Amino acid sequence: MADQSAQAPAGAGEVQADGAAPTSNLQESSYDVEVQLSDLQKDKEHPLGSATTFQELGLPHEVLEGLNALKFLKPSKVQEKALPLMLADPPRNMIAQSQSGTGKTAAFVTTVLSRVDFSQASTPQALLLAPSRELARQIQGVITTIGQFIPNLGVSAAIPGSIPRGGTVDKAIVVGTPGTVTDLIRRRQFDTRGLKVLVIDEADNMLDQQGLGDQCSRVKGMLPKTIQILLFSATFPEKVLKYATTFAPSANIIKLKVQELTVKGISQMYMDCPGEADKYEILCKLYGLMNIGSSIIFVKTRESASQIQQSMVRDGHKVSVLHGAYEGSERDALLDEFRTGKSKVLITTNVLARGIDVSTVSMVINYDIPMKGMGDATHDTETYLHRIGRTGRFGRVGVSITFISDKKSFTALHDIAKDLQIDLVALSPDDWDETEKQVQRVIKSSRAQASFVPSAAPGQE
Ligand SMILES: Nc1ncnc2c1ncn2[C@@H]1O[C@H](COP(=O)(O)OP(=O)(O)OP(=O)(O)O)[C@@H](O)[C@H]1O
Repeated sequence: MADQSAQAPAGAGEVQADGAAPTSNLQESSYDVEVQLSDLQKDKEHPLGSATTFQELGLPHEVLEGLNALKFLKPSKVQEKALPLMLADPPRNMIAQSQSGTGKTAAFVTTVLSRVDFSQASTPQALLLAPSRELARQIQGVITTIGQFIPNLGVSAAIPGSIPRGGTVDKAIVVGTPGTVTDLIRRRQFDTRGLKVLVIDEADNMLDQQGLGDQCSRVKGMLPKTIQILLFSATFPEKVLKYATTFAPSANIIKLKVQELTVKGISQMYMDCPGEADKYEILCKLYGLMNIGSSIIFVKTRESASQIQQSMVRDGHKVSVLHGAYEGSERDALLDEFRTGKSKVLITTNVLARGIDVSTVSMVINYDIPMKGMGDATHDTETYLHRIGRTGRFGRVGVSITFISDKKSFTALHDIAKDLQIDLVALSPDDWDETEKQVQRVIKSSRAQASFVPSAAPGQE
């Protein structure tokens, strides 16, 4: 059985996508919630636990003020372990693995903010790369929030459409996607000579030769040779980790054991659907549960994402869809609506599988099980972990439900469970009362915790 133990929600909510998006729910912090979180953070073995305070880590006072404003009471384990190593002089490379939702972003953002010399505010000094525009914007938002007390703080987004031809990158910190960053450097719009730190988030995906590996190597080839390289992810398959150690030579390495990969607050369940054709009907039956918090439904292709969304809307449900076929500005608006709770059920593809931090997500549905390789030859354990990690952020609880409908999907889920050394809870499409009860037990407990919150942002509840 998957661990059903309910845990406390986090002490602070997600950070908005950028300065413009009205999405801060930082007021989520409340006395009750903090007390529960601090209980978790006292346990040094817990991924959120630590023995030190941010004050003891020797951070610049403006950065400490920023962390304090976010009500980050104590560092999580990865923050406690990685920060002193990343901030030591002379700078050394870092490869850091930590479970989804455990504060990797704040760890590297704090490092960047501590390393950059803001008296040289128009010289790019730190470059952060992410696999999607959504994640790049989110990281930009975290920098702006933690760095809010730093005079001259400036962050350029290097995502499609953000910097016009002829314009230049003139901020100390640059966050972007590898393709756009490559173009900007090649067109001499981005002078990389002053760069001191390179952060690659979701690094296993970014360095994978099947994925964005070529683009990231090309970017690295255009940067100063002495740059400090920081690689972060919740997953580092052995093969990629080996390559990562050549990409970031002599790095300090923080790695998880297999048994540590899953987040205990996420109740992992599966639904044995009679056949592929029944999945849609079962999804619609689950709709009532999806609205208790917010939910993300992952499907394999953009086409099926749009089709399922249209069918659900026709059937009277309120569901939005986001995938790579949409224009950048539409994507930004769709995600902002989801963050603020204006839309509560989002159908998407793997474009949102990694990194996206929306604290209200209490349910993730794998409508299509994640597969990889030519012709979807094999199960994709890493993508499974990242997808379900969109819920259960920083001590919150959540549910993931993976649909299986045939031998191939059954075998894939079996292999994922074996890789992760976990058992999943079976849900039955024939005993709907019991299914609802099982899911509600978890989701309602997360809602009960959230209802301690006195002043959640409008639409969050
Ligand atoms: N020390 C802290 N105290 C309280 N909340 C924190 C702390 N550090 C981070 N958080 C919050 O925890 C949430 C998850 O953090 P973050 O998005 O950095 O996770 P992550 O490890 O990068 O996850 P993923 O693997 O999904 O990318 C965020 O909403 C963040 O604001």
